[in-house]
Parts: sequence; C-alpha cells; structure tokens
Amino acid sequence: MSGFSFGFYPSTRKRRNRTDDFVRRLVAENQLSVNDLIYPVFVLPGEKQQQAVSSMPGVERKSVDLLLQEIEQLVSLGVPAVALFPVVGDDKKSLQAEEAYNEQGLVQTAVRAIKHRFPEMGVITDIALDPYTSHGQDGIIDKNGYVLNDETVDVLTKQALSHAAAGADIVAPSDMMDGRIGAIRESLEVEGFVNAKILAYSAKYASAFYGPFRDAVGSAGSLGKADKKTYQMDPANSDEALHEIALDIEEGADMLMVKPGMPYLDIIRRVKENFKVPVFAYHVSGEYAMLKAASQNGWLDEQAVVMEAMTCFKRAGTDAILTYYAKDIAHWLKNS
Ligand SMILES: NCc1[nH]cc(CCC(=O)O)c1CC(=O)O
Ligand SMILES: [Mg+2]
Repeated sequence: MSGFSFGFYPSTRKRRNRTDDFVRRLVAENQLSVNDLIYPVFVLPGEKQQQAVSSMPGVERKSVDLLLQEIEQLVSLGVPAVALFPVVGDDKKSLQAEEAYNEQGLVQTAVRAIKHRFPEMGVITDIALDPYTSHGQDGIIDKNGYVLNDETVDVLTKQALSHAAAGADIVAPSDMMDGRIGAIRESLEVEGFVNAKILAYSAKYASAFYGPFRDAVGSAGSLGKADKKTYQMDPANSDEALHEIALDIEEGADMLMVKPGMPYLDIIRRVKENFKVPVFAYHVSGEYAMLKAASQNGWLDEQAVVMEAMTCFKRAGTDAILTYYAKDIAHWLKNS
C-alpha cells in the first residue's frame, strides 16, 4: 500500500527502473564492449627493450619482440586493434623526415611482424612526421618555423604508402594538414591498396593534454617551448570541427577521430548527429595520467571511474575508443 492517500503522489516513479541490477541492465541505453577498444602502443628499436613512461604509470614502451607477447594477450582478450607509435632515435630525425617512409623503419618492421604472427589483429599506424623531425613538429618547416602544408602532404603520402605496403590495415593521419586525406586516398588507389582504410584525425585540437605522450615518444625535448597552434584546432571551436569532418569525408576518409576525448564529447555528439559515419575518440595521454594519478593516490576508484568514462564516450555517440586503458578494460569486461 502506498503511504499516500491524499490523491497526490508521483504516479510516475522514475526510480522503479533503478531498483535492481537486473532492471538497470535491461533499460541501459548504451553499453561498452571489447569491440569498441583500440590499444595504443609505443614501439622501441632493438630487442628485449622495455621502458616505463614516468608520466604514464602502467604504460611501457617495448621493442617489437616484447610487443608481440603483449599482442598475443590482446588477441586472446578480443581487442580488435592496436595503434602504433614509434620511439625514434635522435640519429634518425631530420629536417625532411626521410625516416618516415623508410621501408626498413621501425613502424614498417613492426607492422610486418605483427601481421605475420597475428593476421587477425587490426593494425593502425600514425601518419604524421613528429617522431621523425629534429624539431618535433608534425611537418616540414620553413625558415621561420612555419609548418608547410603541401610539402608536408607529399611526405605524409609516402609515409602512408610505405605503411600500407608493410601491411597496415588502417593509416591514421594525425597531422591536421589540409588536403592530406584526398592525397593519401588517391595514392593508395593508384598503388592498388584499395582496401587500406583511412582513419582521419579530422578534429584534432592543440591540446595541453598531449604532454605525457610527447614524453613517451621523446618529441617533447625537440619541440621545446613551441606549440602546434598553426595547424591543430583551437579548443574554443566547434563549428570548425564540422567543416573539417565534412572535408575529410569528401576526400575519402573511412572513419573520423576527435581528439582529445573527455573534454570534447560535445564535438563527438555534433559530428555523430550531423554525419552518420563511424566516429572514434582518442582518450589521450593526459586524460590517462589524470585518472591514473588520482587512483594511485586513493582519491578515485580506478575501475569504476574508467568504466564510467568509457560509458560516457558511448553515450556521446563514439563508435570506438583509443585508450591506454584498453587492456585493463578488456580484463575487467571479461571478469564482470
Ligand atoms: N602526431 C602527434 C600525436 N599523435 C598522438 C598524439 C597525442 C596522443 C596522446 O596524448 O595520447 C600526438 C601529440 C601531438 O600532437 O603532439
Ligand atoms: Mg582537415
């Protein structure tokens, strides 16, 4: 019997559907699955090499042999894809970034090794010149340090072709040059890589949340006090992201990336509502570092807060999430 007999009581009780776990599960609108995860990995040259990243506790840079062991675990956990980021020695960096398209380069070698051992693992490679330039910018610079668009696109195209030739499933230009998606798509078609997919970082913002990543790949030192504001987007803008996305779809992108993640969920939502295309999010290094640091201090419950963050990505409309937590999440999903 209801305690209310005055003719006024809430006939609509939204709490009814929250009483028990079973009903909360039945009415849940969004759900994260292992199929939504991409695991980023930092690749070291050499063999049996493993290095921690101090600003990203739990993340290890690894040489290809050790990486293969990790990928074996990821395959058995059901993680669909990895994204490779090379840690290139200073002796291989230059003004023209020639190492970016070296057939025997670190990324090209790693892709061949992974696809040989684990053909079912999706391999995504980063298309940008920052690991290979002596100044740490994503492209070729003029004498004033300005990143030249068209000259850079020529090198990016060679880089993308060399990755596709090595067997990369998805090339992911993260440089924000204009017109690079069209140029890369055309070259891939001409060279016969008709099923090589392009994941375009269309809305990549000039973000301070990339700090720990730049430590991990060692571009922080080369970059010094310089920033990337002449090509990455202003965090103040949102309409501009839609224009960037529209151009990349037009030029032949297969899926689009918004980056960073959590502070940019409004962008994901707008993109998803305006363009019915696959939209991915990059939960970047600084976001990982924040959650990890607070968890290590006992200030946040790590698993709970990471799973909540991932569910929020799904709710915003994200199709896949690139996150340094992907392996942990896959374990948690398996054990839940
Ligand atoms: N092409 C550069 C690149 N590729 C991925 C990240 C950042 C990823 C992260 O912070 O996790 C960056 C950083 C940058 O623009 O300097
Ligand atoms: Mg663009």
